[in-house]
Amino acid sequence: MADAHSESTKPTLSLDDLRERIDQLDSKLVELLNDRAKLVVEVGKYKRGTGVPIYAPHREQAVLQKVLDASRGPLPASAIEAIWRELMSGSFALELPLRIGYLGPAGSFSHQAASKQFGSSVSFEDLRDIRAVFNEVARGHCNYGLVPIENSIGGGIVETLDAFLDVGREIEIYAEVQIAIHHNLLANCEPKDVKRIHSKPEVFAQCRHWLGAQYPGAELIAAASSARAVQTAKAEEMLEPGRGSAAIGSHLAGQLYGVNLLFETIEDDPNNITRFFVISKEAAQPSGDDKTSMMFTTQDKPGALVEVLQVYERAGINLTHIDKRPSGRENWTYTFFVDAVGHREEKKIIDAITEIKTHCKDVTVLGSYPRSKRIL
Ligand SMILES: O=C(O)C(=O)C[C@]1(C(=O)O)C=C[C@@H](O)C=C1
Repeated sequence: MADAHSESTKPTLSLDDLRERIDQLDSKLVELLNDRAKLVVEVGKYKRGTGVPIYAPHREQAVLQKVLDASRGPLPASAIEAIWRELMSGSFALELPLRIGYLGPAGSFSHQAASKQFGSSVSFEDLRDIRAVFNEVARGHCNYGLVPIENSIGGGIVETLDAFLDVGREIEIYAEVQIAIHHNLLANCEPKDVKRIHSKPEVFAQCRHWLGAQYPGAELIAAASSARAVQTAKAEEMLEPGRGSAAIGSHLAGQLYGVNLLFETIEDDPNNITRFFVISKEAAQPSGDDKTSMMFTTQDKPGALVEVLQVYERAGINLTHIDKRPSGRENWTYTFFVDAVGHREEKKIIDAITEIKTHCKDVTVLGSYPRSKRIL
């Protein structure tokens, strides 16, 4: 790919000529985009007429892969992907406006994941807790919901697993989204004046070394969410200038609440990723590279879990995630959550589930969905 920053070749056209060429291409581009949009309007009529779900993650993966394969640069793949995600977000507005629920307040990492996945042409609803995201999707108030399931450093998200235990039978996992989590120090005072830092305790733990080196004497104050912490830091500095209030949160929270970015990517491990599920009342179609999530409660006998795991082993099914929670029915009985590679319409998954049922008190398939290939 040509190096866009290479100085060795001088531009062949004047600046005015270059801009005129850009204007001409923009006119063609907007015409092409609207030609695409006219086809999307037809897809919308088809979908509304037949009840086919509006959001099609398997198709989005295929569209993204095609355009990335077709691109010869110099535009980076990340820019192509961001443009097409926003294009497909525009398609929702043409087909059927979508409402997406997430764990608020606005500026949370769930909000960031929802914005990256669904773009800016959908409406978002910030909800007070993870259970509310499940409830709003189950009662049809939100078309889709975004819930965190696992962080690469902190592990499984207990509230989400427990919500699946309670209402997992009414909800389908529809897509998987991974986002890189970067922490930032935000404040409306000078860096040297920071004395109090608000955030979630888990966030402080993820930035421990950086905080120890940069702000060993600062008071660390626990907040319910990092977005709430940014709101508090802003309010404190407004009420009492010079108090030195800061927060650790997302870029988005800083922009939304008008708090300046002092330092970015302050986490100790830059490879910090959170996996989210998009939940829905509809089932997702196979994409050719899918995962199936299920939960099961084993029988109360020695080796019950081993028997289940051996079913996957014999079938050659790869498990990418396993977690457990107390079943909520009887003390010391557990419900296990697994993500298996394959779609529930594939024969080997159907056969494995049939056999697993003979070893368990109950088995619930929580959904099959395209395996997320990119970290947003
Ligand atoms: O192909 C579809 O099903 C569409 O609705 C079109 C489209 C797109 O713009 O390409 C838009 C939204 C879907 O999630 C997937 C693709």
